[in-house]
Amino acid sequence: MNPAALPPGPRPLILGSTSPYRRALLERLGLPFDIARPEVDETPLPGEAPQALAIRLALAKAQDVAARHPEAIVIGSDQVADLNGQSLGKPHTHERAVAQLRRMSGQTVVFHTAIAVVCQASHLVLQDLAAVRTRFRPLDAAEIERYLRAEQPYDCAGSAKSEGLGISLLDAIDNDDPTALIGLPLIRTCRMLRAAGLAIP
Ligand SMILES: C[n+]1cn([C@@H]2O[C@H](COP(=O)(O)OP(=O)(O)OP(=O)(O)O)[C@@H](O)[C@H]2O)c2nc(N)[nH]c(=O)c21
Repeated sequence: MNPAALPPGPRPLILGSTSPYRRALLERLGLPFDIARPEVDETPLPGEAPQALAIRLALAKAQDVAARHPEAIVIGSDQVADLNGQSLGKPHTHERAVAQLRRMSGQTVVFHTAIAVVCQASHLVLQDLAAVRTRFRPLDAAEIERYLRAEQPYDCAGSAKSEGLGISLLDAIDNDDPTALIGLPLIRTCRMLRAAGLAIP
């Protein structure tokens, strides 16, 4: 069936993400949704700024999943930590997490979380970005080691879980969308899903 010929009504919602944290955040809205894995190369382009990288990848993730589910409303998101213009992603290993936190110690780090909402059948492409400015305390090697051993945030951009023990690494958070730092800005997500035709609440 041509997806454009679907009868009007609520379209299926898909979160195009493997992140368990994004999934848990979206579940807060109480909407039924499915999960699909985006197949996107997350390597930055030469000279690409952190914010531009997050915006590009969020859209690429949503479009990749939307190409396989043209009738659905698809959410894609990407987060990149910005340390003085340098992009920090997920460390994946203890050693890389130590290196990230050493560099972030005493610094201002801006977490850019981009979101894209795409529906091919409705010719809909919406994009937004939440920037969360954080200040990390000066951290010594023993603190970094204790924190990482306790929380193991190796799948988190910037090597910290702000809703957990990671909050103890921070001096300040400046934020207009409180869940953005965890991985999905829900105020913006609600706004975009309403624009896509979903009823929330
Ligand atoms: C700062 N921070 C970042 N993350 C996670 O770090 C990851 C950023 O990485 P990503 O934006 O590339 O997404 P990921 O590859 O995990 O999933 P994708 O959608 O399939 O591409 C996301 O999973 C965020 O949820 C965080 N997760 C938690 N729980 N708490 C945090 O404070 C936090």
